[in-house]
Amino acid sequence: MDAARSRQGSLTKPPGSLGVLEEVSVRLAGIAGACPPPRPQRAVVAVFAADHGVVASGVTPWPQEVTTAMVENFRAGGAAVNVLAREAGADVVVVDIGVASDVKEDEVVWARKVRPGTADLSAGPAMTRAEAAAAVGTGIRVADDLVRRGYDVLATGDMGIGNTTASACLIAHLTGRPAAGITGRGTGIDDVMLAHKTAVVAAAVARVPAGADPLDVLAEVGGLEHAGLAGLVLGAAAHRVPVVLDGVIAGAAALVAQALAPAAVDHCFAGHRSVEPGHATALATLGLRPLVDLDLRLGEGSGAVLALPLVRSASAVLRDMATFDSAGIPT
Ligand SMILES: O=C(O)c1ccc[n+]([C@@H]2O[C@H](COP(=O)([O-])O)[C@@H](O)[C@H]2O)c1
Ligand SMILES: Cc1cc2nc[nH]c2cc1C
Repeated sequence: MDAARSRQGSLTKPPGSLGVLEEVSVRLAGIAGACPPPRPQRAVVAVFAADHGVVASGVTPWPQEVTTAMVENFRAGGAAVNVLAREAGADVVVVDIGVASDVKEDEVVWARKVRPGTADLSAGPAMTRAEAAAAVGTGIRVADDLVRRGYDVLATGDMGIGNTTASACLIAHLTGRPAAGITGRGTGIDDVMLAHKTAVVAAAVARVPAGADPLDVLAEVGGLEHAGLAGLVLGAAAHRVPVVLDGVIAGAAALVAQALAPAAVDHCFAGHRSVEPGHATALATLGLRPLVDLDLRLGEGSGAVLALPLVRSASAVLRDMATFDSAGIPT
């Protein structure tokens, strides 16, 4: 990172004039342990899909079946993340880590179900500690598989009706903030449903002792996609491969990864800032600055994929710009 900072200072531009792109390039050098770092060229967005028992308690206007239907939309290439990934030159892989229905496996959709959806976190633990640990392990192995296939930058994605409720629980617990400032409208809910959702989050978080082990927090109030995404971050970090995080679900998962292994977050970039209020709080605790801020609240990995060209550009600047010396420009 020192070498990258020093190289940035020698490039043909006023020092610091490329702003956050310079910071991104320095962090890429740190992740790779090399200056200049390898280009983050072969990108994939890993969309972790799972269902949530808490949907039964009335926290989202959408039926659970939409999770499965969207997995089929991802497979067919018709979802927003497919379109945006094509624009960014990224592949899409969908990981069924906990969809409630049976999902067919092919080269796009990977069958990695830990259990068919969580239990209702408003009534008791969402899953067992063993299931949470298994889902984190699944995410680590997905990162291993993707890196082995030659991907050198991973973007996170998610699909799961109800998952903004579990995200709010994880963020409220892991940042110590009250549910009211963290819980948001998810896919779009009215004030009455938001008040109920906030009460569900507050009551669930209150069951979990402060300072609880991160796997116990995941088991009590998390989702299978959160566990898988936390594992993806850990696995990518172990391979020194950068991860571009999507919105509030990824932010919640990254907090779990941070609680398990703080240095893992050094390998992450915040692709964007979601409208969901807990996301800004999560990013502050992660110490990550979002690269784009476009009022997105879709998930799927849309905001992460949109940020990929910025991460690649930061890398290209550090590698390819002329220096004052090489260009013969007086300083
Ligand atoms: O990524 C985000 O910040 C985000 C914000 C709001 C909604 N979502 C997506 O919407 C779904 C969850 O919304 P909800 O209202 O059912 O909890 C899930 O599939 C997420 O991918 C995602
Ligand atoms: C249609 C739809 C698409 C989504 N993509 C991510 N979350 C979603 C939620 C809904 C409802």
